[in-house]
Amino acid sequence: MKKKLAEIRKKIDDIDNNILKLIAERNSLAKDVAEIKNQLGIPIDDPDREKYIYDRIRKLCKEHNVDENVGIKIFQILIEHNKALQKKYLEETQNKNKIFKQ
Ligand SMILES: O=C(O)C(=O)C[C@]1(C(=O)O)C=C[C@@H](O)C=C1
Repeated sequence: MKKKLAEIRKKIDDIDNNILKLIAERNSLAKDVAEIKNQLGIPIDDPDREKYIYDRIRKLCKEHNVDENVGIKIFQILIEHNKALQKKYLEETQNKNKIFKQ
């Protein structure tokens, strides 16, 4: 029984590694998106895109038998974090430019 529990926990740890890698990969795209939006002069927040993502997540949750509320909560955290990273990146680059122009 204990051996079986250890095996299952190993599987969970491996899955957690993969989830973390994917979160890091998603986060790493924040700079590129922020850069493009800055050059296009469009806001970081895009409610239409967020609606599209949440609708898609709801559909995927149904397909994979995942509780919709859980799926939405996870993606709310990821999207809010992505927006925070974009804002931080733009603030930092704008501060660097200010120093550079002095
Ligand atoms: O797709 C974009 O425009 C993004 O900036 C990425 C993202 C996301 O994290 O998925 C973040 C903020 C926007 O409001 C919408 C989506």
